[in-house]
Amino acid sequence: MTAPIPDQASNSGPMAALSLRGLAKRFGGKIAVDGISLEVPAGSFFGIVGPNGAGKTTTLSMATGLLRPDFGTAVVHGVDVWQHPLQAKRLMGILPDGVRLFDRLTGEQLITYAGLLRGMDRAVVAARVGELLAAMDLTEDAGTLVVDYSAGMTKKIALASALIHAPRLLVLDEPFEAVDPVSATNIRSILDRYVASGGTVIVSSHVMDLVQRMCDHVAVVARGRLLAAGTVDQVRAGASLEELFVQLVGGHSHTEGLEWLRTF
Ligand SMILES: Nc1ncnc2c1ncn2[C@@H]1O[C@H](COP(=O)(O)OP(=O)(O)OP(=O)(O)O)[C@@H](O)[C@H]1O
Repeated sequence: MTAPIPDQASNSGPMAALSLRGLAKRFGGKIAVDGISLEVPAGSFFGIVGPNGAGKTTTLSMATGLLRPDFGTAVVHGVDVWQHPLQAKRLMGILPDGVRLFDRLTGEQLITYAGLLRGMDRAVVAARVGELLAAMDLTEDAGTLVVDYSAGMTKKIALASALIHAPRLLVLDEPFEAVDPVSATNIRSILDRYVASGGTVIVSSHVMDLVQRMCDHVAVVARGRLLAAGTVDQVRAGASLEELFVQLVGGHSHTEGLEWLRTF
């Protein structure tokens, strides 16, 4: 059953899973996000790339209801995130950057908690928890406290917690960071199947090659602004995404100096 949509955004495309309009955020004197507008088509695998400090996490936090924007709107499948946060959050699964989890729970308890928090039926939660633990290759560690997990295991358990309620939109900040290649391949195939069945994935990443192979759409962000967005092929226009990225963002070389580093 689909929840009634309380607020159809008049200016977002009918197929937009996420529509950002003029999002802006300042921290003291620092403008972190400087008016970002972006359409993420439903059913797309959308990469957001940009250098360190570009404003990716700040943008995604505002888009998912974690950080209130100074200006602008974020609309998820027609629901305004800041006017109707509960309805909007029901549609989303979020893997935030620097996840702070209830790490005194075991992995199994944490995913279960995420499902129950979403108001899901206990039996459905139990069935999905087992499947998610297996998919993330964490069955053997199901009873270990999350505080004792490695960085990659923590990332995977957080991702499982974001998937349990089968959201329409997944927003994943650096989902592959610290994750081993076998687990990354598993996660990728889960996400590919999810997109093939109509879900939308937004990932932020620094790994251009991964984004080029995995995503069908991409946005390049730098200094709080959107520099390019579209299908990966449109944006890279025959070059590699990495070349295009360096060209757009500016490939500064600061390797002069540091002579002392060769004096050991
Ligand atoms: N809570 C905060 N207080 C002050 N400044 C902040 C805060 N959060 C982010 N910033 C600043 O805003 C800018 C954008 O940060 P953000 O974390 O959004 O970048 P990012 O693109 O996600 O970077 P990275 O790829 O390194 O994770 C940076 O200059 C950062 O220092």
